[in-house]
Amino acid sequence: MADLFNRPIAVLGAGSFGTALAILLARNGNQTILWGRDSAQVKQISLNGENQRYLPGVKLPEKLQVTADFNQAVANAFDILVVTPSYAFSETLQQIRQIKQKQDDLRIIWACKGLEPETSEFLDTRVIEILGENCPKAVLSGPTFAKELAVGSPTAITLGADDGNFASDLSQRLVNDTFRVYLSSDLKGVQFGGAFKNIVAIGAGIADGLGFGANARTALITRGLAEMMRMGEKLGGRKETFTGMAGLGDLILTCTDDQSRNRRFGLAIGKGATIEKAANEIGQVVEGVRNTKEVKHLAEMHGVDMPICQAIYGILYLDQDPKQVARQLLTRTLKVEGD
Ligand SMILES: NC(=O)C1=CN([C@@H]2O[C@H](COP(=O)(O)OP(=O)(O)OC[C@H]3O[C@@H](n4cnc5c(N)ncnc54)[C@H](OP(=O)(O)O)[C@@H]3O)[C@@H](O)[C@H]2O)C=CC1
Ligand SMILES: O=C(CO)COP(=O)(O)O
Repeated sequence: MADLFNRPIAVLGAGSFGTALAILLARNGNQTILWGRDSAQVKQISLNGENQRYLPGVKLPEKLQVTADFNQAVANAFDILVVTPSYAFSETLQQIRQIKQKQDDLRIIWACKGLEPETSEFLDTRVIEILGENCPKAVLSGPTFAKELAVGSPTAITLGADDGNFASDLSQRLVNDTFRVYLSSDLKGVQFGGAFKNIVAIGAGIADGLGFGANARTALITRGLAEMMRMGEKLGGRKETFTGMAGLGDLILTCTDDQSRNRRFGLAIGKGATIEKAANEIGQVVEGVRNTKEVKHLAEMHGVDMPICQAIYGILYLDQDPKQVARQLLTRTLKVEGD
């Protein structure tokens, strides 16, 4: 165990969640290095012992190293945790590959919630394409607001992994008496849950922004879960994943709590803001905007009915009126529950 904790883990992406996970890992005794792309910001983080832009009010453990030097972060890392927005995942893997060309002991974990833009590929597919079949892969997903995690509020998450040793090592690195992981081998389900819940959170925000009540929000969560399962199982995901932390757990969290940026983005749209204004006001990544396009593409490819995704797509990409879209959703042909 001491050996594992002395083997460096690099966290790539010094936004809210990368910083929170790096804090957790360093507090747990892992030799941790956090990389951010903006050298001025990294300098500030080092000087203040705090990421004031993305995680104000939380002090970094002294042992947590912070750098803007990608090579320094990656070259000696035994495990690499990528926490950039999903759209930057592939370019980050390409950069890793340039540095780790000759090493076959590379292990990759990511906490990004999304798919590859344009192609809608799963991120584990991108790992295989860029780093090869043999690279052990893991993904973290579930109801985890960065700030609550960073201050040590009780939190549970799903850790999906395709390699038993890697899953075991990561569990040891991550867990403590306030942070718990549930293990899964269902990488596809864990990833799909994380991407799709962002879309429903935008929908719940729009509904609340329009002044609808708890009934509408709850209907969206419930039918959002049905839609997640319909598409997710088609993609190879398992039912228990979608009723677990990375599915229902994250749906409830982000559809009901205003810490969610996807929900807040939806709230602003529901109140009449333009997409640009809503996104600018958040000032952090709102993955659901891209996820809506990515998942709509998947639905079309696989011929799966996804009315909530379609509705959000209409609002975000076709300039449809949110109230009209809600009416269309409600007046669709009646269905049998479970279909
Ligand atoms: N925040 C949360 O509570 C949670 C977030 N997640 C997921 O984690 C991922 C990261 O989100 P989060 O940390 O919240 O996002 P933030 O918006 O808080 O931070 C994004 C970070 O990524 C950096 N970044 C942006 N583009 C690139 C790039 N091309 N290459 C390298 N770094 C880049 C930004 O740098 P810069 O400042 O220079 O723009 C910033 O440091 C998302 O997929 C999100 O869904 C998952 C669970 C919880
Ligand atoms: O995924 C999250 C919590 O689990 C964070 O949600 P937002 O990206 O909507 O803020």
